[in-house]
Formats: sequence, C-alpha cells, structure tokens
Amino acid sequence: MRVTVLTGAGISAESGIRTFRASDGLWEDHRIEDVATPEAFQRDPALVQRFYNMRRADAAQAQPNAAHRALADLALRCELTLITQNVDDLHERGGSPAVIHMHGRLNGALCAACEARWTAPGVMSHQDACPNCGRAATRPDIVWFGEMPYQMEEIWAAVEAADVFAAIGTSGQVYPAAALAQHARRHGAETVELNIAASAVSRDFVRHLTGPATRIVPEWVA
Ligand SMILES: CC(C)NC(=O)[C@H](Cc1c[nH]c2ccccc12)NC(=O)[C@H](CCCC/N=C(/NCCC(=O)O)S[C@H]1O[C@H](COP(=O)(O)OP(=O)(O)OC[C@H]2O[C@@H](n3cnc4c(N)ncnc43)[C@H](O)[C@@H]2O)[C@@H](O)[C@H]1O)NC(=O)OCc1ccccc1
Repeated sequence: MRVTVLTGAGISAESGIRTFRASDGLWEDHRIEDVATPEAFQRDPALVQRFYNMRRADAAQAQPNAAHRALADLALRCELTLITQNVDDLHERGGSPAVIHMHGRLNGALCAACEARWTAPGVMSHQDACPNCGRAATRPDIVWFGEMPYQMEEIWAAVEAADVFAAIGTSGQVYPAAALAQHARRHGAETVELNIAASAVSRDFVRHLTGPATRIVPEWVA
C-alpha cells in the first residue's frame, strides 16, 4: 500500500507551535509581506532573522506529539511518503526517518550568494559568513512566498503513485501544496482529510476525519 501524507501547522498545534491563520496565528501579528518574502529579506534582513530566530526558539522548546509518532509508526507498515509544509523538526524528532520539507527548515541556513546550505540550529544573523564562499549573505533555508517549493518533482510523483493521499492539519490556502489533493484524486487515490475543521479544499476529499490530530491520526493509523 502506497500512502502519501501532507501535513500542515495543525499537526504541531498541540505541541504548542502557533498555526498561521488561527485567531492567535502567526499572520495575526506579522505581515507575510514583512517577514516571509525575498523582498522583505532585501528590505530588512534583521527583522526577518528576528522572526525566524523566534520561530526556531519556539520549535526547540516543543515536543513531538502522538500524531507525529503515529506517522512514524505508519512508515513501518506501508510505503509512506511524508511531505510537510512545516519548517519545524517535530516529524524527525517523532521518529519519522524521511520527511520532505517542501517549504524548508528552521534549522537550515542558505547562502543567498553561492546557494551553499548548512545546518544552523542556533540564532542566525544575515551577517554570518558563509562556510563555502565566506560572504555575509546568510538567510534561513525557508521557501518564501513567490519562491518555488523544494522537491516538487518528487512530490508530484509520490502524489500520482499514491493508493491513499491524506492531508493532516492544513487549511488548503497555500499553493501548490493545496493542489496536491485534487491531483491525487485525479490519479485514482483514495483521499482523506484529517482536521479539526473544514479546509478551503475539503471538496477534494472523499473521507473526512474531524478532531484534534493527537486523537484522529493515531485512530486513522491503527
Ligand atoms: C496565500 C496564498 C494565496 N499564496 C500562495 O499560495 C502563493 C502564491 C500562489 C502560487 N500559486 C497560486 C495559485 C492560486 C493562488 C495563489 C498562488 N504561493 C507561493 O508563493 C508559493 C510558495 C508558498 C510557500 C510559502 N512559505 C510557507 N512557509 C514557509 C515560511 C514560514 O513558514 O514562515 S507557506 C506557510 O503557510 C502555510 C500555512 O498553512 P497551514 O500549514 O495549513 O496552516 P494554517 O494556520 O493556515 O491552518 C492550520 C490548519 O490546521 C487545522 N488545525 C489547527 N489545530 C489543529 C489540531 N489540533 N488538529 C488538527 N488540525 C488542526 C486548522 O483547522 C487549519 O485547517 C503553510 O504552507 C506554511 O508552510 N510559491 C510559488 O507559487 O512560487 C511560484 C514560482 C513558480 C515558478 C518559479 C518560482 C516561483
């Protein structure tokens, strides 16, 4: 059985990581345009680094929950492709061996000059020197709005090959991630949505499991 799973901020909500669009969501007190676009980084790199340093510190405090662990268990029992929009490392800390971070990672750094990548779990500054070219053009290894998500070829292939496609804790408002369910359905997959509420693409799913991820994901996996 080939299962492809897409996760969003909702799977990490019960670990204490803020989602984006909830009433207390990140986008309530930060404008996307100010912190999550290449233009924002050009304009005020220190503001952008402060935003991601805060996110990195929050994620370091958080612990994986029963939903993260249930997916690690599922990987032992089927051919699982785990795709996440999340930039935290709770899937890995929850035991998932292979995770496709389509929107990047908090613990990653990228040189805007030579595109070198390295792991940087601590506080990051745009003045940090690149270990490869030595220039001070360090940015978080995060996919910002207007930038192409990572590993899209692998992702489309895993969606097309899936017998089951599941979306967990995502509002279906950001593309191309939000288009994956429809693509999976068009390629014959059984589509299931796991969420506490309806999403912007609930119509693309034949099954809907409603409730907190820490309850419904272990139930779905069992
Ligand atoms: C806002 C939206 C309309 N805009 C876009 O989609 C744009 C533009 C666009 C492209 N195509 C389109 C088509 C139509 C319209 C617009 C577009 N897309 C892009 O810019 C993408 C890139 C998008 C990626 C941006 N980066 C992120 N993240 C990293 C940064 C960071 O994290 O700071 S997106 C970020 O926001 C999204 C947030 O969504 P969710 O994770 O779903 O979170 P949200 O808070 O919204 O919802 C939480 C859900 O959980 C549920 N929930 C809550 N608690 C629980 C609980 N306890 N249990 C279960 N469920 C729960 C809730 O009910 C809810 O449903 C995630 O993707 C997340 O990664 N790039 C690109 O298109 O490039 C082009 C291109 C082409 C060629 C060459 C070059 C470029």
